[in-house]
Amino acid sequence: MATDDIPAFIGGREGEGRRALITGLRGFTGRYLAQELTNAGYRVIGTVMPGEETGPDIHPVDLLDREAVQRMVDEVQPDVVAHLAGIAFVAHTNAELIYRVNVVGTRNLLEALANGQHRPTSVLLASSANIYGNASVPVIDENVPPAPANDYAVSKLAMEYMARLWMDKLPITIARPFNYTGIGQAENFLLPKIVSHFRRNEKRIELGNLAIARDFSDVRMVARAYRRLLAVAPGGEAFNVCSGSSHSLANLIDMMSEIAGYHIDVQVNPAFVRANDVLTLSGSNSKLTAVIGQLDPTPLSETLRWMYLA
Ligand SMILES: Nc1nc2c(ncn2[C@@H]2O[C@H](COP(=O)(O)OP(=O)(O)O[C@H]3O[C@H](CO)[C@@H](O)[C@H](O)[C@@H]3O)[C@@H](O)[C@H]2O)c(=O)[nH]1
Repeated sequence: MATDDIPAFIGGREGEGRRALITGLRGFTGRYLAQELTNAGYRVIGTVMPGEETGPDIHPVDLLDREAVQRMVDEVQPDVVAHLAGIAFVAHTNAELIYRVNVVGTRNLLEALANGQHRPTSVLLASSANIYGNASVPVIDENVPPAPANDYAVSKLAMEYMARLWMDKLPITIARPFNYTGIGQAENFLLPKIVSHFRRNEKRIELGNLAIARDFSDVRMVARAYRRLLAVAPGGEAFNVCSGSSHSLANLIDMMSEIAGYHIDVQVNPAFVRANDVLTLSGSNSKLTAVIGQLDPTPLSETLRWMYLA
């Protein structure tokens, strides 16, 4: 996109006077997106799981409780919705819960929104690049056929297909984020685990499959992308959300060694090796940037330094 074509909302206050609902407000991404949307002028209203700490504009609601979801939606009457609540850890061991939360939970939300008096102008669903599985092309764009290789990926693809049934009633955008990281991500994910080992000055780390590569973004870039998608995405489309550059695990360890100033001994612990792993995920963000403008991805080494020094 040429510079003079940059969408007007960039740096703007497009959320002024509008209500944004974030499901999973206190999750890793939810906290960053809340900040991003607040900065753009939205009044941010969020859901948390019952039992979590509440506050003004925070609704404790289990997305599996259909009636509670309807009550929440009727009360909030959101102008835009970012649905982030769900199971995000690919190696989660409870397959039944993965499907219930990611598919049925999403369905409950869409049904409530479609039933509501006030129709949102945009509903963003967080799917996953994991749906592409072990694709045979080096760089994955949105035309690559999905080939999910594990329950998590199947649940996200099922969510996408289910969402299509609601697209005549709601302006739904599917985001397919590739990997991303930042301060606050749980340590069962690869990068926070590596960073925390270096922060603790440990000389040895046990990992699972070492032959992997991922396209990592900074969570703040992902929040920016989601905000812009909420403002301009046409509805009915899926977008990869990624930086466009991929790193092998060896490369990630080298980067962290350089930041921390020492080498770490990497050993394989079979307990961390996944049976149905996706080995390489490297994405094209051309479709995304054509719609929302350039994202100026933060170099991964800067994101890692930010996490290391936190
Ligand atoms: N977590 C973890 N992963 C390891 C380890 N050792 C090797 N890996 C490998 O490192 C890769 C990245 O693992 P995660 O950080 O757990 O992320 P993911 O499985 O790629 O899933 C993330 O990205 C998806 C989008 O591509 C997201 O949809 C998902 O929610 C999550 O954020 C996987 O291939 C995993 O097998 C380890 O000790 N821990």
